[in-house]
Amino acid sequence: MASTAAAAAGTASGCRYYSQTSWALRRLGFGGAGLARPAAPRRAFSVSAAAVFDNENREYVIVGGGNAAGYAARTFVEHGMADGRLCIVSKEAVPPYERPALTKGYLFPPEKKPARLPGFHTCVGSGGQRQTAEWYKENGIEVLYEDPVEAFDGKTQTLKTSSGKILKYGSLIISTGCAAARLPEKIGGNLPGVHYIRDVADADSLVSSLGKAKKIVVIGGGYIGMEVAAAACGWNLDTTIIFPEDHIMPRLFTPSLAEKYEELYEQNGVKFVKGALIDKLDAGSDGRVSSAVLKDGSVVEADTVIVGIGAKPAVSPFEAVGVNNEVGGIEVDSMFRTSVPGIFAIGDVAAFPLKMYDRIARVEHVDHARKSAHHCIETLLTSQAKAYDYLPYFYSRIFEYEGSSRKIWWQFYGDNVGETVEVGNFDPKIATFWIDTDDRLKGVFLESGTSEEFSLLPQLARSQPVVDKAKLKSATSVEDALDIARSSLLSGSSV
Ligand SMILES: Cc1cc2nc3c(=O)[nH]c(=O)nc-3n(C[C@H](O)[C@H](O)[C@H](O)COP(=O)(O)OP(=O)(O)OC[C@H]3O[C@@H](n4cnc5c(N)ncnc54)[C@H](O)[C@@H]3O)c2cc1C
Ligand SMILES: NC(=O)c1ccc[n+]([C@@H]2O[C@H](COP(=O)([O-])OP(=O)(O)OC[C@H]3O[C@@H](n4cnc5c(N)ncnc54)[C@H](O)[C@@H]3O)[C@@H](O)[C@H]2O)c1
Ligand SMILES: O=C1O[C@H]([C@@H](O)CO)C(O)=C1O
Repeated sequence: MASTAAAAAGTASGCRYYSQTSWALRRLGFGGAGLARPAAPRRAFSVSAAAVFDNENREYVIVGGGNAAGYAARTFVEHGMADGRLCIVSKEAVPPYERPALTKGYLFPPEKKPARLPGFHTCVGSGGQRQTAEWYKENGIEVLYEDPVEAFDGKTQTLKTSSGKILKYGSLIISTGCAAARLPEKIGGNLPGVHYIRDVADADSLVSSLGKAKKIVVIGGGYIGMEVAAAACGWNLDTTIIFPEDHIMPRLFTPSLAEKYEELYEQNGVKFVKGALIDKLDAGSDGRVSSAVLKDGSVVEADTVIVGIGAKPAVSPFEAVGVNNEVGGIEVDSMFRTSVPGIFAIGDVAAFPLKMYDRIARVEHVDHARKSAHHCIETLLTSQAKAYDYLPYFYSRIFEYEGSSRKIWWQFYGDNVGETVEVGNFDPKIATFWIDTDDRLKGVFLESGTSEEFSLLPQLARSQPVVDKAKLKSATSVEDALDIARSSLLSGSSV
Protein backbone atom coordinates (compact mmCIF):
# COMPACT_ATOMS: atom_id res chain seq x y z
CA MET A 1 0.00 0.00 0.00
CA ALA A 2 1.24 3.48 -0.79
CA SER A 3 2.26 5.52 2.25
CA THR A 4 0.97 8.96 3.13
CA ALA A 5 4.22 10.40 1.84
CA ALA A 6 3.62 8.59 -1.41
CA ALA A 7 0.15 10.03 -1.73
CA ALA A 8 1.52 13.50 -1.03
CA ALA A 9 4.33 13.41 -3.53
CA GLY A 10 3.08 10.97 -6.12
CA THR A 11 -0.10 11.24 -8.12
CA ALA A 12 -0.86 14.70 -6.76
CA SER A 13 2.34 16.15 -8.19
CA GLY A 14 0.67 17.50 -11.29
CA CYS A 15 3.42 16.17 -13.54
CA ARG A 16 3.23 16.48 -17.26
CA TYR A 17 4.95 13.93 -19.43
CA TYR A 18 6.17 14.15 -22.96
CA SER A 19 4.73 11.48 -25.16
CA GLN A 20 7.45 10.74 -27.69
CA THR A 21 10.37 8.81 -26.21
CA SER A 22 12.34 9.17 -29.41
CA TRP A 23 12.07 12.94 -29.09
CA ALA A 24 13.92 12.89 -25.80
CA LEU A 25 16.55 10.52 -27.08
CA ARG A 26 17.20 12.66 -30.17
CA ARG A 27 17.43 15.80 -28.06
CA LEU A 28 20.00 14.12 -25.82
CA GLY A 29 22.06 12.95 -28.74
CA PHE A 30 21.07 9.31 -28.45
CA GLY A 31 19.42 9.20 -31.83
CA GLY A 32 21.38 6.27 -33.17
CA ALA A 33 25.10 5.57 -33.34
CA GLY A 34 25.86 8.01 -30.51
CA LEU A 35 27.52 5.58 -28.14
CA ALA A 36 30.52 3.40 -28.64
CA ARG A 37 29.18 0.15 -27.23
CA PRO A 38 25.64 -0.39 -28.46
CA ALA A 39 24.19 -3.74 -27.48
CA ALA A 40 20.69 -4.97 -28.12
CA PRO A 41 19.09 -5.65 -24.75
CA ARG A 42 17.26 -8.92 -24.25
CA ARG A 43 13.49 -8.67 -23.94
CA ALA A 44 12.86 -9.28 -20.26
CA PHE A 45 9.08 -9.24 -20.44
CA SER A 46 6.54 -8.54 -23.10
CA VAL A 47 3.83 -5.99 -22.83
CA SER A 48 0.53 -7.72 -23.45
CA ALA A 49 -2.55 -6.05 -24.86
CA ALA A 50 -4.12 -6.28 -21.41
CA ALA A 51 -1.27 -4.44 -19.68
CA VAL A 52 -2.16 -1.24 -17.86
CA PHE A 53 -0.10 1.76 -18.93
CA ASP A 54 0.21 4.29 -16.15
CA ASN A 55 -0.26 7.83 -17.49
CA GLU A 56 2.03 8.62 -20.38
CA ASN A 57 5.73 8.38 -21.05
CA ARG A 58 8.20 9.67 -18.51
CA GLU A 59 11.11 11.68 -19.87
CA TYR A 60 13.53 10.68 -17.09
CA VAL A 61 13.00 7.77 -14.74
CA ILE A 62 15.26 7.00 -11.79
CA VAL A 63 14.85 3.47 -10.43
CA GLY A 64 15.77 3.33 -6.74
CA GLY A 65 15.02 5.96 -4.13
CA GLY A 66 18.25 5.97 -2.12
CA ASN A 67 21.26 8.18 -1.61
CA ALA A 68 22.24 8.53 -5.26
CA ALA A 69 18.63 9.15 -6.33
CA GLY A 70 18.29 12.05 -3.86
CA TYR A 71 21.43 13.74 -5.17
CA ALA A 72 20.44 13.06 -8.79
CA ALA A 73 17.06 14.70 -8.15
CA ARG A 74 18.82 17.76 -6.76
CA THR A 75 20.92 18.09 -9.92
CA PHE A 76 17.79 17.81 -12.10
CA VAL A 77 16.23 20.63 -10.09
CA GLU A 78 19.37 22.78 -10.32
CA HIS A 79 19.13 22.51 -14.10
CA GLY A 80 15.43 23.29 -14.18
CA MET A 81 14.82 19.83 -15.68
CA ALA A 82 12.80 18.18 -12.92
CA ASP A 83 9.37 19.76 -13.05
CA GLY A 84 7.02 17.36 -14.81
CA ARG A 85 9.90 15.49 -16.38
CA LEU A 86 11.35 13.37 -13.61
CA CYS A 87 9.92 10.27 -11.96
CA ILE A 88 11.56 8.27 -9.14
CA VAL A 89 10.41 4.68 -8.66
CA SER A 90 11.28 3.50 -5.16
CA LYS A 91 11.03 0.31 -3.18
CA GLU A 92 11.03 2.24 0.09
CA ALA A 93 8.14 4.08 1.75
CA VAL A 94 9.98 7.40 2.25
CA PRO A 95 11.91 9.84 0.06
CA PRO A 96 15.71 9.41 -0.28
CA TYR A 97 17.70 9.80 2.92
CA GLU A 98 21.34 9.74 4.04
CA ARG A 99 21.75 5.99 4.59
CA PRO A 100 24.93 6.33 6.75
CA ALA A 101 22.81 7.68 9.60
CA LEU A 102 21.18 4.25 10.06
CA THR A 103 24.15 2.77 11.91
CA LYS A 104 25.13 6.03 13.58
CA GLY A 105 22.67 8.59 15.00
CA TYR A 106 19.70 6.29 14.32
CA LEU A 107 21.01 3.72 16.81
CA PHE A 108 21.59 6.12 19.70
CA PRO A 109 19.67 4.92 22.76
CA PRO A 110 16.28 6.66 23.24
CA GLU A 111 17.56 9.01 25.99
CA LYS A 112 20.42 10.20 23.74
CA LYS A 113 18.26 11.83 21.08
CA PRO A 114 18.44 9.38 18.16
CA ALA A 115 18.18 10.69 14.60
CA ARG A 116 14.81 10.09 12.95
CA LEU A 117 13.26 10.97 9.61
CA PRO A 118 12.45 13.50 8.28
CA GLY A 119 15.65 14.82 9.91
CA PHE A 120 18.16 13.24 7.54
CA HIS A 121 16.64 13.20 4.07
CA THR A 122 19.15 13.91 1.34
CA CYS A 123 20.96 16.19 0.81
CA VAL A 124 21.65 17.24 4.44
CA GLY A 125 24.65 14.92 4.77
CA SER A 126 26.70 17.22 2.54
CA GLY A 127 25.24 20.46 3.83
CA GLY A 128 22.44 20.60 1.24
CA GLN A 129 18.69 21.08 1.48
CA ARG A 130 16.48 18.57 3.31
CA GLN A 131 14.44 17.12 0.48
CA THR A 132 11.21 15.96 2.12
CA ALA A 133 8.18 14.54 0.32
CA GLU A 134 6.93 18.15 0.01
CA TRP A 135 10.19 19.17 -1.70
CA TYR A 136 9.62 16.54 -4.42
CA LYS A 137 6.03 17.67 -4.79
CA GLU A 138 6.96 21.35 -4.98
CA ASN A 139 9.56 20.58 -7.63
CA GLY A 140 7.11 18.60 -9.75
CA ILE A 141 8.93 15.31 -9.25
CA GLU A 142 6.73 12.24 -9.31
CA VAL A 143 7.78 9.67 -6.69
CA LEU A 144 6.28 6.19 -6.70
CA TYR A 145 6.80 4.64 -3.26
CA GLU A 146 6.83 0.98 -2.23
CA ASP A 147 6.55 -0.11 -5.83
CA PRO A 148 9.84 -1.73 -6.90
CA VAL A 149 10.58 -2.28 -10.55
CA GLU A 150 10.33 -5.99 -11.25
CA ALA A 151 10.83 -6.24 -14.99
CA PHE A 152 12.53 -4.24 -17.70
CA ASP A 153 12.23 -4.24 -21.47
CA GLY A 154 14.92 -2.22 -23.20
CA LYS A 155 13.36 -2.63 -26.64
CA THR A 156 10.06 -0.99 -25.77
CA GLN A 157 11.72 1.20 -23.08
CA THR A 158 9.32 0.04 -20.45
CA LEU A 159 9.48 -0.93 -16.79
CA LYS A 160 6.99 -3.01 -14.88
CA THR A 161 6.52 -2.35 -11.18
CA SER A 162 5.37 -4.80 -8.51
CA SER A 163 1.91 -3.20 -8.46
CA GLY A 164 1.65 -3.92 -12.18
CA LYS A 165 2.28 -0.40 -13.52
CA ILE A 166 3.96 -0.24 -16.91
CA LEU A 167 6.14 2.88 -17.14
CA LYS A 168 7.64 4.05 -20.40
CA TYR A 169 10.87 6.01 -20.05
CA GLY A 170 12.95 8.30 -22.24
CA SER A 171 16.18 8.05 -20.24
CA LEU A 172 16.62 5.59 -17.41
CA ILE A 173 18.92 6.02 -14.40
CA ILE A 174 19.52 2.84 -12.42
CA SER A 175 20.34 3.63 -8.78
CA THR A 176 19.24 0.46 -7.04
CA GLY A 177 22.28 0.31 -4.72
CA CYS A 178 23.03 -2.90 -2.89
CA ALA A 179 21.13 -5.41 -0.79
CA ALA A 180 22.56 -6.87 2.40
CA ALA A 181 24.13 -10.29 1.99
CA ARG A 182 22.15 -12.78 4.09
CA LEU A 183 22.88 -15.98 5.94
CA PRO A 184 20.92 -18.85 4.37
CA GLU A 185 17.48 -19.57 5.78
CA LYS A 186 18.45 -23.20 6.39
CA ILE A 187 21.08 -22.14 8.94
CA GLY A 188 18.73 -19.74 10.72
CA GLY A 189 19.39 -16.59 8.68
CA ASN A 190 15.71 -15.56 8.80
CA LEU A 191 14.90 -16.36 12.44
CA PRO A 192 13.05 -13.71 14.46
CA GLY A 193 15.68 -11.64 16.27
CA VAL A 194 18.17 -11.89 13.35
CA HIS A 195 18.68 -8.49 11.78
CA TYR A 196 20.19 -7.13 8.57
CA ILE A 197 20.56 -3.43 8.11
CA ARG A 198 20.12 -1.72 4.79
CA ASP A 199 17.09 0.56 5.06
CA VAL A 200 15.12 2.52 7.60
CA ALA A 201 12.59 -0.29 8.06
CA ASP A 202 15.49 -2.62 9.01
CA ALA A 203 16.82 0.02 11.42
CA ASP A 204 13.40 0.43 13.08
CA SER A 205 13.16 -3.30 13.56
CA LEU A 206 16.67 -3.40 15.06
CA VAL A 207 15.93 -0.50 17.42
CA SER A 208 12.88 -2.32 18.74
CA SER A 209 14.99 -5.44 19.39
CA LEU A 210 17.78 -3.42 21.06
CA GLY A 211 15.21 -2.03 23.48
CA LYS A 212 14.56 -5.56 24.79
CA ALA A 213 17.99 -7.13 24.18
CA LYS A 214 20.50 -8.27 26.79
CA LYS A 215 23.05 -10.26 24.86
CA ILE A 216 23.84 -9.52 21.25
CA VAL A 217 26.01 -11.15 18.62
CA VAL A 218 27.28 -9.15 15.68
CA ILE A 219 28.32 -11.31 12.72
CA GLY A 220 30.90 -9.68 10.44
CA GLY A 221 33.88 -7.50 11.25
CA GLY A 222 33.37 -4.86 8.56
CA TYR A 223 31.68 -1.45 8.59
CA ILE A 224 28.30 -2.62 9.84
CA GLY A 225 29.91 -4.84 12.48
CA MET A 226 32.02 -2.00 13.83
CA GLU A 227 29.31 0.62 13.79
CA VAL A 228 26.55 -1.55 15.23
CA ALA A 229 28.78 -2.98 17.98
CA ALA A 230 29.78 0.56 19.01
CA ALA A 231 26.11 1.55 19.05
CA ALA A 232 25.28 -1.48 21.25
CA CYS A 233 27.77 -0.18 23.82
CA GLY A 234 25.56 2.89 24.13
CA TRP A 235 22.70 0.57 25.14
CA ASN A 236 24.97 -1.21 27.68
CA LEU A 237 24.46 -4.57 26.00
CA ASP A 238 26.64 -7.64 26.32
CA THR A 239 28.14 -7.64 22.82
CA THR A 240 30.23 -10.20 20.91
CA ILE A 241 31.56 -9.69 17.38
CA ILE A 242 32.22 -12.86 15.36
CA PHE A 243 34.09 -12.88 12.04
CA PRO A 244 36.23 -15.18 9.91
CA GLU A 245 39.35 -13.01 9.55
CA ASP A 246 42.19 -12.29 11.99
CA HIS A 247 41.17 -8.69 12.58
CA ILE A 248 38.35 -6.21 12.08
CA MET A 249 37.91 -4.16 8.90
CA PRO A 250 40.12 -6.44 6.81
CA ARG A 251 39.17 -4.64 3.58
CA LEU A 252 40.91 -1.47 4.74
CA PHE A 253 42.75 -1.67 8.05
CA THR A 254 46.24 -3.07 8.55
CA PRO A 255 46.47 -5.65 11.39
CA SER A 256 48.19 -3.09 13.57
CA LEU A 257 45.58 -0.39 12.96
CA ALA A 258 42.78 -2.89 13.58
CA GLU A 259 44.39 -3.94 16.87
CA LYS A 260 44.15 -0.39 18.20
CA TYR A 261 40.43 -0.18 17.44
CA GLU A 262 39.83 -3.67 18.83
CA GLU A 263 41.46 -2.61 22.12
CA LEU A 264 39.13 0.35 22.29
CA TYR A 265 36.10 -1.91 21.78
CA GLU A 266 37.40 -4.28 24.45
CA GLN A 267 37.75 -1.35 26.86
CA ASN A 268 34.03 -0.78 26.19
CA GLY A 269 33.26 -4.39 27.10
CA VAL A 270 32.93 -5.79 23.54
CA LYS A 271 34.20 -9.36 23.03
CA PHE A 272 35.73 -10.71 19.82
CA VAL A 273 35.60 -14.19 18.35
CA LYS A 274 38.06 -14.06 15.46
CA GLY A 275 38.78 -16.57 12.71
CA ALA A 276 35.36 -18.11 13.24
CA LEU A 277 32.66 -19.18 10.82
CA ILE A 278 28.99 -19.57 11.70
CA ASP A 279 27.64 -23.10 11.44
CA LYS A 280 24.05 -22.12 12.29
CA LEU A 281 21.85 -19.86 14.34
CA ASP A 282 19.62 -21.73 16.76
CA ALA A 283 16.18 -20.74 18.07
CA GLY A 284 14.83 -21.05 21.61
CA SER A 285 11.42 -22.46 22.55
CA ASP A 286 9.80 -19.11 21.65
CA GLY A 287 11.09 -19.43 18.08
CA ARG A 288 13.45 -16.46 18.42
CA VAL A 289 17.18 -16.72 17.89
CA SER A 290 18.93 -17.93 21.04
CA SER A 291 22.51 -18.67 20.00
CA ALA A 292 25.15 -18.75 17.29
CA VAL A 293 26.82 -22.10 16.81
CA LEU A 294 30.31 -21.86 15.34
CA LYS A 295 31.94 -24.34 12.96
CA ASP A 296 34.25 -25.52 15.79
CA GLY A 297 31.16 -26.46 17.79
CA SER A 298 31.33 -23.64 20.33
CA VAL A 299 28.14 -21.76 21.15
CA VAL A 300 27.65 -18.04 21.78
CA GLU A 301 24.30 -17.17 23.32
CA ALA A 302 22.35 -14.21 21.98
CA ASP A 303 18.81 -12.85 22.07
CA THR A 304 19.55 -10.54 19.13
CA VAL A 305 21.88 -11.11 16.16
CA ILE A 306 22.97 -8.46 13.69
CA VAL A 307 24.44 -9.73 10.45
CA GLY A 308 26.84 -7.47 8.52
CA ILE A 309 28.56 -9.79 6.06
CA GLY A 310 28.73 -7.53 3.05
CA ALA A 311 26.43 -6.24 0.34
CA LYS A 312 25.47 -7.39 -3.14
CA PRO A 313 24.77 -4.99 -6.02
CA ALA A 314 21.04 -4.93 -6.84
CA VAL A 315 21.30 -5.48 -10.59
CA SER A 316 17.99 -7.27 -11.08
CA PRO A 317 16.01 -6.84 -13.35
CA PHE A 318 18.61 -4.92 -15.37
CA GLU A 319 21.16 -7.67 -16.06
CA ALA A 320 20.58 -7.33 -19.80
CA VAL A 321 22.20 -3.87 -19.92
CA GLY A 322 25.54 -5.46 -18.98
CA VAL A 323 26.90 -6.76 -15.69
CA ASN A 324 30.63 -6.64 -14.90
CA ASN A 325 31.83 -10.15 -14.09
CA GLU A 326 34.71 -9.13 -11.86
CA VAL A 327 33.32 -6.50 -9.52
CA GLY A 328 29.62 -7.17 -10.10
CA GLY A 329 27.20 -4.33 -10.75
CA ILE A 330 26.19 -2.66 -13.98
CA GLU A 331 29.06 -1.63 -16.18
CA VAL A 332 29.20 2.01 -17.20
CA ASP A 333 31.66 4.35 -18.87
CA SER A 334 33.17 7.49 -17.33
CA MET A 335 29.85 9.33 -17.81
CA PHE A 336 27.82 6.52 -16.24
CA ARG A 337 26.40 5.41 -19.59
CA THR A 338 25.66 1.70 -19.82
CA SER A 339 26.03 -0.25 -23.06
CA VAL A 340 22.44 0.70 -23.92
CA PRO A 341 21.90 4.25 -25.20
CA GLY A 342 19.81 6.32 -22.78
CA ILE A 343 20.39 4.00 -19.80
CA PHE A 344 22.71 5.04 -16.96
CA ALA A 345 23.78 3.52 -13.64
CA ILE A 346 25.09 5.38 -10.57
CA GLY A 347 26.02 4.79 -6.92
CA ASP A 348 26.77 1.38 -5.38
CA VAL A 349 25.42 -0.55 -8.35
CA ALA A 350 27.69 1.07 -10.97
CA ALA A 351 30.90 -0.64 -12.11
CA PHE A 352 32.78 2.39 -13.39
CA PRO A 353 36.29 3.26 -14.61
CA LEU A 354 38.28 4.43 -11.58
CA LYS A 355 40.47 6.64 -13.71
CA MET A 356 43.18 7.36 -11.14
CA TYR A 357 44.06 3.71 -10.74
CA ASP A 358 43.12 2.58 -14.22
CA ARG A 359 40.70 -0.14 -13.16
CA ILE A 360 37.00 -0.88 -13.12
CA ALA A 361 35.60 -0.52 -9.62
CA ARG A 362 32.43 -0.44 -7.62
CA VAL A 363 32.47 1.82 -4.60
CA GLU A 364 29.94 1.15 -1.84
CA HIS A 365 30.29 4.45 0.01
CA VAL A 366 28.18 7.55 0.16
CA ASP A 367 30.66 10.09 -1.23
CA HIS A 368 30.71 8.20 -4.53
CA ALA A 369 26.90 7.82 -4.47
CA ARG A 370 26.59 11.60 -4.21
CA LYS A 371 29.31 12.49 -6.71
CA SER A 372 28.40 9.85 -9.31
CA ALA A 373 24.78 11.03 -9.22
CA HIS A 374 25.79 14.63 -9.73
CA HIS A 375 28.31 13.81 -12.46
CA CYS A 376 25.92 11.57 -14.38
CA ILE A 377 23.03 14.03 -14.40
CA GLU A 378 25.25 17.04 -15.05
CA THR A 379 26.83 15.44 -18.13
CA LEU A 380 23.47 14.09 -19.29
CA LEU A 381 21.74 17.46 -19.09
CA THR A 382 24.56 19.64 -20.38
CA SER A 383 25.90 17.21 -22.98
CA GLN A 384 29.41 17.89 -21.63
CA ALA A 385 31.74 14.97 -22.36
CA LYS A 386 33.53 15.11 -18.99
CA ALA A 387 35.06 11.93 -17.52
CA TYR A 388 34.42 11.09 -13.85
CA ASP A 389 37.76 11.17 -12.07
CA TYR A 390 37.00 9.87 -8.59
CA LEU A 391 39.28 9.88 -5.56
CA PRO A 392 38.04 7.14 -3.18
CA TYR A 393 36.94 8.47 0.21
CA PHE A 394 35.68 6.36 3.10
CA TYR A 395 34.95 7.34 6.68
CA SER A 396 33.28 6.19 9.84
CA ARG A 397 32.06 7.83 13.01
CA ILE A 398 31.45 5.71 16.09
CA PHE A 399 30.89 6.10 19.85
CA GLU A 400 29.40 9.48 18.98
CA TYR A 401 26.57 9.45 21.49
CA GLU A 402 26.67 11.84 24.43
CA GLY A 403 28.51 10.40 27.42
CA SER A 404 30.66 7.91 25.47
CA SER A 405 34.21 7.69 26.80
CA ARG A 406 35.68 8.75 23.46
CA LYS A 407 34.43 9.57 20.02
CA ILE A 408 35.92 7.95 16.92
CA TRP A 409 36.05 9.78 13.60
CA TRP A 410 38.33 8.54 10.90
CA GLN A 411 38.74 9.29 7.22
CA PHE A 412 40.60 7.47 4.47
CA TYR A 413 41.46 8.75 0.98
CA GLY A 414 43.06 6.94 -1.93
CA ASP A 415 44.13 3.34 -2.42
CA ASN A 416 45.31 1.03 0.36
CA VAL A 417 48.18 -0.54 -1.57
CA GLY A 418 51.87 -0.91 -0.74
CA GLU A 419 53.86 -0.70 2.46
CA THR A 420 52.39 1.14 5.44
CA VAL A 421 53.80 3.58 7.95
CA GLU A 422 51.69 4.08 11.08
CA VAL A 423 52.07 6.93 13.53
CA GLY A 424 50.27 7.65 16.82
CA ASN A 425 48.34 5.54 19.25
CA PHE A 426 44.94 7.11 19.95
CA ASP A 427 46.83 9.92 21.66
CA PRO A 428 44.29 11.06 20.43
CA LYS A 429 45.29 10.64 16.77
CA ILE A 430 46.51 7.86 14.51
CA ALA A 431 47.69 8.16 10.91
CA THR A 432 48.54 5.42 8.44
CA PHE A 433 50.25 6.11 5.12
CA TRP A 434 50.21 3.56 2.26
CA ILE A 435 53.35 3.92 0.12
CA ASP A 436 53.86 2.12 -3.17
CA THR A 437 57.08 0.50 -4.40
CA ASP A 438 58.05 3.73 -6.20
CA ASP A 439 57.78 5.63 -2.86
CA ARG A 440 54.57 7.36 -3.90
CA LEU A 441 51.97 7.99 -1.26
CA LYS A 442 48.84 6.13 -2.41
CA GLY A 443 46.51 6.20 0.55
CA VAL A 444 46.19 8.00 3.86
CA PHE A 445 44.13 7.33 6.97
CA LEU A 446 43.62 9.70 9.87
CA GLU A 447 41.81 9.26 13.17
CA SER A 448 40.61 12.33 15.09
CA GLY A 449 42.21 14.95 12.85
CA THR A 450 41.40 18.63 12.91
CA SER A 451 39.43 19.89 9.92
CA GLU A 452 42.62 21.42 8.53
CA GLU A 453 44.41 18.06 8.84
CA PHE A 454 41.53 16.15 7.28
CA SER A 455 41.51 18.59 4.37
CA LEU A 456 45.14 17.70 3.62
CA LEU A 457 44.28 14.02 3.02
CA PRO A 458 42.57 14.36 -0.38
CA GLN A 459 45.38 16.61 -1.59
CA LEU A 460 47.93 13.98 -0.66
CA ALA A 461 46.00 11.02 -2.10
CA ARG A 462 45.19 12.88 -5.30
CA SER A 463 48.77 14.11 -5.90
CA GLN A 464 50.52 10.89 -4.82
CA PRO A 465 53.76 12.69 -3.95
CA VAL A 466 57.05 10.84 -3.51
CA VAL A 467 57.63 10.71 0.24
CA ASP A 468 60.73 10.18 2.33
CA LYS A 469 59.75 6.91 3.99
CA ALA A 470 62.60 6.95 6.51
CA LYS A 471 61.69 10.46 7.59
CA LEU A 472 58.02 9.54 7.89
CA LYS A 473 58.89 6.49 9.99
CA SER A 474 60.89 8.69 12.35
CA ALA A 475 57.99 11.14 12.88
CA THR A 476 57.45 11.84 16.57
CA SER A 477 53.74 12.62 16.30
CA VAL A 478 50.86 12.51 13.83
CA GLU A 479 51.20 16.28 13.39
CA ASP A 480 54.88 15.83 12.57
CA ALA A 481 54.09 13.03 10.08
CA LEU A 482 51.45 15.16 8.36
CA ASP A 483 53.96 18.03 8.10
CA ILE A 484 56.45 15.68 6.44
CA ALA A 485 53.77 14.49 4.00
CA ARG A 486 52.69 18.11 3.36
CA SER A 487 56.24 19.14 2.53
CA SER A 488 56.50 16.30 0.00
CA LEU A 489 53.56 17.91 -1.81
CA LEU A 490 55.67 21.01 -2.35
CA SER A 491 58.69 19.11 -3.61
CA GLY A 492 57.24 18.96 -7.12
CA SER A 493 57.26 15.20 -7.51
CA SER A 494 53.50 14.72 -7.54
CA VAL A 495 51.71 12.87 -10.36
C1 LIG B 1 23.64 0.94 7.37
C2 LIG B 1 24.56 1.60 6.40
C3 LIG B 1 25.44 2.56 6.82
C4 LIG B 1 26.32 3.16 5.92
N1 LIG B 1 27.20 4.09 6.38
C5 LIG B 1 28.06 4.67 5.53
C6 LIG B 1 29.00 5.63 5.98
O1 LIG B 1 29.08 5.95 7.16
N2 LIG B 1 29.82 6.20 5.08
C7 LIG B 1 29.79 5.87 3.77
O2 LIG B 1 30.59 6.40 3.00
N3 LIG B 1 28.90 4.97 3.29
C8 LIG B 1 28.04 4.36 4.14
N4 LIG B 1 27.17 3.43 3.69
C9 LIG B 1 27.10 3.15 2.26
C10 LIG B 1 26.20 4.17 1.57
O3 LIG B 1 25.03 4.33 2.31
C11 LIG B 1 25.90 3.70 0.16
O4 LIG B 1 27.12 3.71 -0.54
C12 LIG B 1 24.88 4.59 -0.52
O5 LIG B 1 23.67 4.55 0.16
C13 LIG B 1 24.71 4.15 -1.96
O6 LIG B 1 23.71 4.90 -2.57
P1 LIG B 1 22.80 4.25 -3.72
O7 LIG B 1 21.76 5.24 -4.05
O8 LIG B 1 23.66 3.69 -4.76
O9 LIG B 1 22.11 3.01 -2.99
P2 LIG B 1 21.03 3.05 -1.82
O10 LIG B 1 21.20 4.26 -0.96
O11 LIG B 1 21.08 1.72 -1.16
O12 LIG B 1 19.63 3.18 -2.58
C14 LIG B 1 19.16 2.18 -3.42
C15 LIG B 1 17.64 2.29 -3.39
O13 LIG B 1 17.11 1.53 -4.46
C16 LIG B 1 15.99 0.81 -3.97
N5 LIG B 1 15.77 -0.30 -4.89
C17 LIG B 1 16.50 -1.42 -5.05
N6 LIG B 1 15.99 -2.18 -6.04
C18 LIG B 1 14.91 -1.51 -6.52
C19 LIG B 1 13.97 -1.77 -7.55
N7 LIG B 1 14.03 -2.88 -8.29
N8 LIG B 1 12.99 -0.88 -7.77
C20 LIG B 1 12.92 0.26 -7.03
N9 LIG B 1 13.78 0.56 -6.04
C21 LIG B 1 14.77 -0.32 -5.80
C22 LIG B 1 16.38 0.45 -2.55
O14 LIG B 1 15.28 0.09 -1.79
C23 LIG B 1 17.01 1.77 -2.12
O15 LIG B 1 16.05 2.67 -1.67
C24 LIG B 1 26.28 2.80 4.56
C25 LIG B 1 25.39 1.81 4.13
C26 LIG B 1 24.54 1.21 5.03
C27 LIG B 1 23.59 0.14 4.57
N1 LIG C 1 31.15 3.83 7.17
C1 LIG C 1 30.83 3.22 6.01
O1 LIG C 1 31.34 3.53 4.96
C2 LIG C 1 29.79 2.14 6.05
C3 LIG C 1 29.07 1.87 7.21
C4 LIG C 1 28.13 0.85 7.19
C5 LIG C 1 27.89 0.16 6.01
N2 LIG C 1 28.59 0.47 4.89
C6 LIG C 1 28.34 -0.25 3.64
O2 LIG C 1 27.31 -1.18 3.85
C7 LIG C 1 27.59 -2.38 3.16
C8 LIG C 1 27.57 -3.55 4.10
O3 LIG C 1 28.57 -3.41 5.10
P1 LIG C 1 29.19 -4.68 5.78
O4 LIG C 1 29.88 -4.25 7.02
O5 LIG C 1 28.14 -5.72 5.87
O6 LIG C 1 30.24 -5.20 4.69
P2 LIG C 1 31.84 -5.26 4.73
O7 LIG C 1 32.25 -5.78 3.40
O8 LIG C 1 32.42 -3.99 5.22
O9 LIG C 1 32.16 -6.35 5.81
C9 LIG C 1 31.76 -7.65 5.68
C10 LIG C 1 32.43 -8.48 6.76
O10 LIG C 1 31.67 -9.66 6.91
C11 LIG C 1 32.51 -10.71 7.32
N3 LIG C 1 32.02 -11.88 6.61
C12 LIG C 1 31.92 -12.08 5.29
N4 LIG C 1 31.32 -13.25 5.04
C13 LIG C 1 31.01 -13.79 6.24
C14 LIG C 1 30.34 -14.97 6.65
N5 LIG C 1 29.85 -15.85 5.77
N6 LIG C 1 30.19 -15.20 7.98
C15 LIG C 1 30.65 -14.31 8.87
N7 LIG C 1 31.27 -13.17 8.55
C16 LIG C 1 31.45 -12.92 7.25
C17 LIG C 1 33.91 -10.26 7.14
O11 LIG C 1 34.42 -10.04 8.43
C18 LIG C 1 33.83 -8.96 6.42
O12 LIG C 1 34.77 -8.07 6.90
C19 LIG C 1 28.90 -2.17 2.46
O13 LIG C 1 28.60 -1.73 1.18
C20 LIG C 1 29.55 -1.06 3.24
O14 LIG C 1 30.44 -0.31 2.47
C21 LIG C 1 29.54 1.44 4.88
O1 LIG D 1 27.02 11.32 5.55
C1 LIG D 1 26.25 11.24 6.49
O2 LIG D 1 24.95 11.73 6.50
C2 LIG D 1 24.39 11.35 7.75
C3 LIG D 1 23.96 12.52 8.56
O3 LIG D 1 25.00 13.45 8.61
C4 LIG D 1 22.75 13.18 8.02
O4 LIG D 1 22.31 14.15 8.94
C5 LIG D 1 25.44 10.67 8.46
O5 LIG D 1 25.30 10.18 9.68
C6 LIG D 1 26.53 10.63 7.70
O6 LIG D 1 27.66 10.05 8.06
